[in-house]
Amino acid sequence: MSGTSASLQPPADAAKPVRHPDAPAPGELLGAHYGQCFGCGGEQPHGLHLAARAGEGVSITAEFTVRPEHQGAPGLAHGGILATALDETLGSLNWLLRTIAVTGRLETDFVRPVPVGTTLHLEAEVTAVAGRKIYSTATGRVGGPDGPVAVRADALFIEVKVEHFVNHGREEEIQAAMSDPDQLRRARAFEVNP
Ligand SMILES: CCCCCCCCCC(=O)SCCNC(=O)CCNC(=O)[C@H](O)C(C)(C)COP(=O)(O)OP(=O)(O)OC[C@H]1O[C@@H](n2cnc3c(N)ncnc32)[C@H](O)[C@@H]1OP(=O)(O)O
Repeated sequence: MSGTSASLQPPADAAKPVRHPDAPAPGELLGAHYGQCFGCGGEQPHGLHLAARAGEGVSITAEFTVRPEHQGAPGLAHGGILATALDETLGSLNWLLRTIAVTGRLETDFVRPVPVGTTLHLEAEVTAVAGRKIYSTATGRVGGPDGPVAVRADALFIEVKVEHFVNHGREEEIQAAMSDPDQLRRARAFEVNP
């Protein structure tokens, strides 16, 4: 069972998550939040190239196909790669809240091995929000969206200001991102969150 630590249990006064009125429509592909992102970016040759799609409410579906560069044991996905796929899917939920947030805690269960060539079918939802804390859960299935669960995770994301990235990121990547109009447009979409 994942998510057993006390910090992953929402407090009694936590609110239900509210889908932002400008969130992408159910079924819409979200696209990468950053081209160099190891989870979703198209400019990372060894990245996961995870493709996430908005679901109903505050939920997401995503797919990721394990490639040879993602191995841990021979012919099997590395556990850290699978955790990355879960983290990325859970992080994509914040598009639907229009909130900038980073992973504070991620508890993962590895239920069955995932061979190279397998497509992992992921689904995630936000379960509760309490102040800056966003509680969410995800599963990854093999053999199809209704196949057996191979991995699952519970997470706590913490809302941050956009300055979090500007203040902590390496200067050259921050400058490149700030001179990219498409990247700025994506960041500003979040800044209008009331
Ligand atoms: C543009 C969109 C970009 C989206 C990118 C998505 C990529 C995929 C997701 C990721 O992988 S993000 C990268 C991995 N995560 C990080 O790098 C985060 C590193 N950690 C931090 O920067 C800070 O620790 C953090 C911002 C999470 C919190 O620091 P703060 O100083 O802002 O908050 P604070 O420590 O005051 O904690 C606020 C609340 O959260 C709680 N909290 C913080 N970290 C926690 C933790 N790890 N576990 C449990 N609770 C935690 C903390 O107890 C507190 O609870 P209370 O309000 O009830 O007192």
